[in-house]
Amino acid sequence: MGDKKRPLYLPYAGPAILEAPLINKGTAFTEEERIFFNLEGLLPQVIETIEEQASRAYAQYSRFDSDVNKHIFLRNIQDTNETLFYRLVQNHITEMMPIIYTPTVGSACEQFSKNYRRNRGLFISYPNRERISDILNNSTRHKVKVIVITDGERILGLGDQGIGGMGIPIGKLALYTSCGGISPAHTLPITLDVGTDNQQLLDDPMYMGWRHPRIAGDEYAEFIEDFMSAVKERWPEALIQFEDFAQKNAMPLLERYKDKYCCFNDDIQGTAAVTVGSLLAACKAAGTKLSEQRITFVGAGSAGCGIAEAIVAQMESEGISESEARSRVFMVDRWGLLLDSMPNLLPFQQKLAQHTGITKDWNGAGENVSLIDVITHAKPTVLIGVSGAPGLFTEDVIKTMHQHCERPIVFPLSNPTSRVEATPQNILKWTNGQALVATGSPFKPVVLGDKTFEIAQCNNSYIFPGIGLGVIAVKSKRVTDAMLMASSRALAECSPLAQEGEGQLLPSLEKIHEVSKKIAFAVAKAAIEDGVARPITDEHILRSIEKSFWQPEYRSYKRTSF
Ligand SMILES: O=C([O-])CC(=O)C(=O)O
Ligand SMILES: [Mg+2]
Repeated sequence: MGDKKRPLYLPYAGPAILEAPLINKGTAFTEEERIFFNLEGLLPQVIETIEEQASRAYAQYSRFDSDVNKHIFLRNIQDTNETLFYRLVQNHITEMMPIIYTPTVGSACEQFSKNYRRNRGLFISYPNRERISDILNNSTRHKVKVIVITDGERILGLGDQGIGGMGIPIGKLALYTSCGGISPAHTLPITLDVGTDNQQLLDDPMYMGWRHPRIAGDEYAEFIEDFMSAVKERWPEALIQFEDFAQKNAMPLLERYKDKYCCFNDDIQGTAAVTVGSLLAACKAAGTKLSEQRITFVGAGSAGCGIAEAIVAQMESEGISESEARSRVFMVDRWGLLLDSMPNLLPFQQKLAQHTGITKDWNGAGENVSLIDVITHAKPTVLIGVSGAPGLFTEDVIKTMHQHCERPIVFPLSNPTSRVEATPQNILKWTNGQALVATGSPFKPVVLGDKTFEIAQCNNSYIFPGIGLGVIAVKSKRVTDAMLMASSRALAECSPLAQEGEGQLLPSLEKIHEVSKKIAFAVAKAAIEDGVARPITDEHILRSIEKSFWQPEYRSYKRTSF
């Protein structure tokens, strides 16, 4: 706390201060500061508060019609005055989150080269692989605590976006700050430019990345290895979040690095944690347990299988055996239900495949067991979509599910909005308002007759800011499964529906600071119990969380003596 009140000593003066987004205050520089730092005449006469600046910026923002233009406008404020950017977002979090993050960030990635304005974060290109350490040293951030990296190969459900993927690390880190209180000075977005296989980008004269097909195999693995060890050397305590890697790389990279570095994969583990948290809340509200549900997934990639494994672990912790837990989970991908007789299953899919024998009474289901066969015969109570394929939850699928289950839980989680498996409006219409729906992208409330249904956003954004805050609070050396499970339970405890029996499944974004701090506390405690952080008292953890929680307020500046 005291830290924020202390002045910051700056070693330089003049216009350079107005060009440094972490330091710039624009018209909020005081008269004394303007004199000391040679800023007189560089700004209009008026001296404004951050609130006055924020209201002007909001009025300007409101004049843009399209979401992408709003995004560009906000990114420009972020690149010129970060404190103002975060104050503005804090004042309008519910309105602006879909603009700086999903779904608009998806369009921002697709149009990245077209809309490019100025530098942010680091691009590490394969042709520069000999100089990774130098590149890290070129960063404008010196005390980095959280890094989000992507190689842009699977951006949301939009596929390979090459370096356009940079929008994602920038957006995720904006949420680390606005939802999890991590100072922007401690965050660094990184894009590994290993080429692109997106022909449209390769053919686009505007494309700003390395114009080359993606490198793969050993070359790719060595490049990532060099990057990881260079980061470790430069910022040994930094948390590294893997984001939007293609399925073929996501799980192998996680397996390779999770016990070696402080890192996690947000799409696999963050999405799993928020989904388990949301399911726990839904079960508690319904007076049931997760281990009593039968769950069908559409999409058996690394994200789907990651959620499924987290569900199995939670079910076991409720007292059922592993095999009983696995028998309750049905993974469906484009070839149908995963069965253990299928050739070519990926290692992480094998453990989640059902015994082929179970379908013998599923009249005529045969080899390729379709989603509707699974719904008809396995009678799931929970349906989760992580397919990236819009429209897979058809009217037939949802209505058949509803025949066997009075209050189906349906989570179409694919992002952005254009990839959703079914809209909340349709799911609620097809179930006469009986389904409990949560989506990956934000949706407006659904009105059906005289009832209004709020739609929870089951997005990893509820989880990763709190994980980062918890990791930083106790300087955790790893992100363990127990820490992730603790984050799910802490989130479920914040559910208004679970707590009060009514209201939203997930807390509103207005409460996100409180939620992130609760998650951070649970994560920090689990880190200590797992032996990956030094033991400190609960009181000390709470103090550490408060102390590291950054607020968008200007600090006073003094000059260092020369
Ligand atoms: O970014 C989001 O909204 C959630 C996410 O990680 C993804 O869809 O890849
Ligand atoms: Mg992602």
